[in-house]
Amino acid sequence: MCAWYWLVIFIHVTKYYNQELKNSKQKFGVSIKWRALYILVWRRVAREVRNMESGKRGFLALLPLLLSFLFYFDFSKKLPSSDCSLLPHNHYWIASKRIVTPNGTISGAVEIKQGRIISIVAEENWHVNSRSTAVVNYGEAVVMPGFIDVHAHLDDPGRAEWEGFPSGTKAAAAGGVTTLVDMPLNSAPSTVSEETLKLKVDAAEGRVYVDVGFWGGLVPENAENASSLERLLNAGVLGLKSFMVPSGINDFPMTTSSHIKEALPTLARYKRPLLVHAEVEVNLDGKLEMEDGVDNARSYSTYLKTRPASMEEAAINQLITLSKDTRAGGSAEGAHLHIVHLSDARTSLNLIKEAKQRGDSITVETCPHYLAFAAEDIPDGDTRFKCAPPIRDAANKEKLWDALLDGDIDMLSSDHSPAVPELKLLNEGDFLKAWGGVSSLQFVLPATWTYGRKYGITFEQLASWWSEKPAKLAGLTTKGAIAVGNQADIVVWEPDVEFNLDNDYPVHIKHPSISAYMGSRLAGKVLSTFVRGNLVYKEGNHTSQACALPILHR
Ligand SMILES: NC(=O)N[C@H]1NC(=O)NC1=O
Ligand SMILES: [Zn+2]
Ligand SMILES: [Zn+2]
Repeated sequence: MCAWYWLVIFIHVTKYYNQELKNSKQKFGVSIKWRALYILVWRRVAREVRNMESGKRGFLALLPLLLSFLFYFDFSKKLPSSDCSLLPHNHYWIASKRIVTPNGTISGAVEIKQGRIISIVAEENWHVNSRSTAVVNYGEAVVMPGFIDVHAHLDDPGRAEWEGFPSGTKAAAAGGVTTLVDMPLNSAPSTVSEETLKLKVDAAEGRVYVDVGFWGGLVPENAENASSLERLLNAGVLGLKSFMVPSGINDFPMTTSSHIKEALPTLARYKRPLLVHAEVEVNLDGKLEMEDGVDNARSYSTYLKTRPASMEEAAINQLITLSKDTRAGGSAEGAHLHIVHLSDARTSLNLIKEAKQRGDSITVETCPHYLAFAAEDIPDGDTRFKCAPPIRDAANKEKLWDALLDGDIDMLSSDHSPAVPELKLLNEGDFLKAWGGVSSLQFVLPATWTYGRKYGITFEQLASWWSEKPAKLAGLTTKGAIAVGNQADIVVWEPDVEFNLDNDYPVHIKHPSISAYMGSRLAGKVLSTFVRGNLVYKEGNHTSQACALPILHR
């Protein structure tokens, strides 16, 4: 009799333990409590039964078995409300008339259990017993895979006054971004070694509202030292990032194309990508002489002249010489080059297209600010728009849209690169001295939608540019699509709802005053954001605990 009880307890507790281990650590904490309670109760029952007359024992022996089955199948459905999710269920359905899946947009429901998507059902085949399983019905709102932003500078640790893991990931959640990949520079120290990656992971632990992966920095020191690069890759960075011009950060020196060439075989062995800030110094032939003296530094066109398209073109020319080796059978097969934040839609883009046609393993991203703004519209002194490479003319912007719609630009990213407002020199408005970087993390979904609507962009395209392709680049095999087996990273949003980004709007990035989007009217309001099944953001509110996770390459 006693053995019966212990066997049942053992099987179910082990099963529960395994399920919970796969889940977030907070739920694991809950399960420890439940496991302890479970064991105590059944020990007590076992003792009582042993003291009973034998006639009653038979029936009572079945009782724990029955209840254990309930535990096994049903108990996990309704966990008590936890601080990790604004929804007190870990088995539920999300229903909507517009669910964006890799097989098109359907009306139906997505079943989520223990943080994973376990089924996707079209409306006509959906027969759920809503008394036993919770249903969250979003009506006409769009249910899409959560955005994956492969290019964000969270500056934590070391410059958390610029941004930080809590503020940056709250902004991400409020904007429908469910995974960020953090850039290796602007935090202090830069993420260029196993040790500095550990500082990042420690700083992120327990402080992130969306999942965060990390790019490591490729700098001359580790480019010339294969074993230190290997240690950084072994420590779990999702890939590397390097600059071909000075980065503006002292402990993140630039790499030349020979550094990159040297690192590619190591990246090939590890099958991880190298992301490159593709601008190189070119001879500006006196173009920089100011016609009207220093006052001109308040004009965006002055800044634009300091970073002409030829800087991007020259860098990309060097890169596509190296990307030849990434082809099938090449010496760096398995490595991949990814050009970040492309601004030049003319020659640079053609060079990338040609390299792709030849079979090189190369991709390119651009950012919403290059698709939303044009250089000639930027007001004098408005350094919120300063970034590198710069925002170019309106005709270039049209070409960027064409390239995105044609698939020549693979994906989008924010390049959220904030600083403290003092460094933006908003009062002086000096474009040459101000910090270069656009703050946009919370607004990338509405910005892409607002400026893309007139080009007829579809929800499927949004999902490809912001989820599917970024997931592939970062090697996130269980993210990036609403598909069975994937983690339940989901954004729910209303495409037709417009809002003013004014001082009353709840902005979560650390310094709203430096964001180029403040003051604009945008369409596309995020209602809910789910990260691995946890409802981390709902209509202006975040969970009380930051239960998302740092992601390391496995
Ligand atoms: N250091 C840094 O974040 N630089 C970024 N800012 C920007 O505008 N372009 C960049 O590469
Ligand atoms: Zn850059
Ligand atoms: Zn950047």
